[in-house]
Amino acid sequence: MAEPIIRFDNIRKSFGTLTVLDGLSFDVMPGEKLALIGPSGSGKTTILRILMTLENISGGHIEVCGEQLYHMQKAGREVPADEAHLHKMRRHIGMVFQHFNLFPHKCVLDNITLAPILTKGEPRAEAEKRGMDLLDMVGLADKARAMPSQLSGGQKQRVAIARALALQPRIMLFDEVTSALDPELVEEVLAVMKRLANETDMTMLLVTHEMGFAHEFADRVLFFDRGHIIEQGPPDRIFTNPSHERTQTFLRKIIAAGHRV
Ligand SMILES: Nc1ncnc2c1ncn2[C@@H]1O[C@H](COP(=O)(O)OP(=O)(O)OP(=O)(O)O)[C@@H](O)[C@H]1O
Repeated sequence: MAEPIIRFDNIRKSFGTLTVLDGLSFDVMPGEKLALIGPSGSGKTTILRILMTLENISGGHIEVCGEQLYHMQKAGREVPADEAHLHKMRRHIGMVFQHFNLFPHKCVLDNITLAPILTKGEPRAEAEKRGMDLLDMVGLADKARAMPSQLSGGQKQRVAIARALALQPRIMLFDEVTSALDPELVEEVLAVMKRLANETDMTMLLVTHEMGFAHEFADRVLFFDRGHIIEQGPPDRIFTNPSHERTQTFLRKIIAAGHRV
């Protein structure tokens, strides 16, 4: 039996007096495609940001790729991770955000190759070759020398996905990647993510309000409310036959608002 690639063990997270996660535990297996769904404010984004070390934790342990994320061993004792350890661990994970945050003064290909060249010391030719392969994969090979301002929102988000993939992470995190896009541009971004999900063995965690997409994309859906996993299971069961009353209410509201699940 394979070991989990991500393990949340009794994670607590507070912002001042607000406790967002209060003893959260769950595992993710290598290659799994997980959708995190739930009402606004239930802690989904916080979970991804904690994994990306953009937020610290208030308690508990997280294991990523067999190593502690926020702790390390020193002289046989467990101590908080230092910056060098966090830096090493971050390489396992890529993240795509709601806002693409491309470098406006760099062309598309330079946006993709900058991190591999600067943070991993990759030769430019190698980084550019993989950058072009990634642009091909997201359907933007003809935009390599375009500037971000010349792209649509959907194209920018596809570049952001290629940029995150350029560091060859084992885990990809997607946080509401289509919610800042005009509706007609959503599908092209979802198609790229679907392709990644189908054609790679990468572990992927998706936070989304697009239930129809979560249904198609995920192997397992986790329904959160107020920082707790209320229920989890295969998308067919969660979306068509949820067992918990809070999940039922949540999905009823989504359907009543005219969205598909
Ligand atoms: N930096 C912060 N400082 C203070 N409170 C925060 C911070 N980040 C998040 N929170 C609070 O933590 C709670 C959980 O937020 P989070 O963004 O993780 O929820 P979410 O489930 O992703 O919501 P949404 O679906 O609206 O994105 C919310 O009450 C939010 O206001």
